[in-house]
Amino acid sequence: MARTYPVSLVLKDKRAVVVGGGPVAARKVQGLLECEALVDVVAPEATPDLQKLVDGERCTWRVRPYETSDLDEADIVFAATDDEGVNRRVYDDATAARLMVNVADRPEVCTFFLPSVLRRGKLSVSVSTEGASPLSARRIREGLEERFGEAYAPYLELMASWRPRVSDALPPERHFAFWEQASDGRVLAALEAGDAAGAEAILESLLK
Ligand SMILES: C[C@@]1(CC(=O)O)c2cc3[nH]c(cc4nc(cc5[nH]c(cc(n2)[C@H]1CCC(=O)O)[C@@](C)(CC(=O)O)[C@@H]5CCC(=O)O)C(CC(=O)O)=C4CCC(=O)O)c(CCC(=O)O)c3CC(=O)O
Ligand SMILES: NC(=O)C1=CN([C@@H]2O[C@H](COP(=O)(O)OP(=O)(O)OC[C@H]3O[C@@H](n4cnc5c(N)ncnc54)[C@H](O)[C@@H]3O)[C@@H](O)[C@H]2O)C=CC1
Repeated sequence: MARTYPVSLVLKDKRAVVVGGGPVAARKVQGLLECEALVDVVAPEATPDLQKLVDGERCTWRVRPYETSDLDEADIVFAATDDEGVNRRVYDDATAARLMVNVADRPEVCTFFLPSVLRRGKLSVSVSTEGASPLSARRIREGLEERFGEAYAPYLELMASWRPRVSDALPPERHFAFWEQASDGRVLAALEAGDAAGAEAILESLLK
C-alpha cells in the first residue's frame, strides 16, 4: 500500500453518511459530531449509545438497510456494517461518486483511516499505523497522554491570541525569533504551574 497523506479535516457542516449502527459506527458518529459535522446514520438497528446521539437535526437516523441514494448528499462516507457485501456496495457507490470512504472491515480499500487521537484543546496528536495494528495506535496514544498534559489547551489559546498582536507589534523579520522564544517551554511551564499572569508576562517581555 502507498503511504498515507496526513491531514486534519474541517468537517463543520459537512455531511457524513455512516452506514451501520453498531459500536464501530457509534464511535465514528461520536467523533464526527464532536467536529460539528452533520451525520446521517443508515441502519435497521442501532445501539442505545448511538441512538442517544440522534437528535433529528445534526444527527439523523434512517431506520432501514442501506440504499445507494443514501449517498446523494454525502461529503464523506463510512461503511461500518457487519455485512461484508453491504460494506463493499457502499465502497463501490462512494467510489463511483468520487467520495472519500472508510470501510471498517477492509483497510486495503479505505481512502482514509481514522487515527487514534490525543486532544488538548487545539492540539491534536494523531497516531496511525495505516491499518497494521489499530490497538497499537491506541496504546501509543495512551502513552502520549502523560507527555502532553492539560496545560497545552490554555497554552495554545494564549499562543493563538498573541498571533495578531505579534504581527502588529513586531516587523516580520522579528516574528520567528519571537515565536522561537515563546515556544521554548517557559510559557508552558508557567501555565502548568497555574500562573497565567506569569505566562502572559513572559510574552510581554519578548516584545521589547
Ligand atoms: C483500518 C482501520 C479502519 C478505520 O479507520 O476504522 C481499522 C480497522 C480495524 N480495526 C479493527 C479492530 C480494532 N480497532 C480498534 C480500535 C480503533 N481502530 C481505529 C482505527 C482503525 N481500525 C483504522 C486503522 C487505524 C490504524 O491502524 O492506525 C482507531 C485507531 C480509531 C477509531 O476507530 O476511531 C481505534 C482506536 C481509538 C482509540 O482508542 O484511541 C480496536 C481496539 C479497541 O477497540 O480499543 C480493535 C480490536 C483489536 C484489534 O483487532 O487490533 C479491525 C478488526 C475487526 C475484527 O477483527 O473483526 C479492523 C479491520 C481490519 O483490520 O481488517
Ligand atoms: N474499524 C474499526 O475500528 C473496527 C472495525 N470492526 C469491523 O467493523 C464492523 C462493524 O462492527 P460492529 O459495530 O461491532 O458491528 P455490529 O454487528 O455490532 O453492528 C453491525 C451494524 O450493521 C447494521 N447493518 C447490517 N446490515 C445493514 C445494512 N444492509 N444497511 C445498514 N446497516 C446494516 C446492523 O443493523 C448493525 O447496526 C465489523 O465488520 C467489524 O469486523 C470491528 C472493530 C473495530
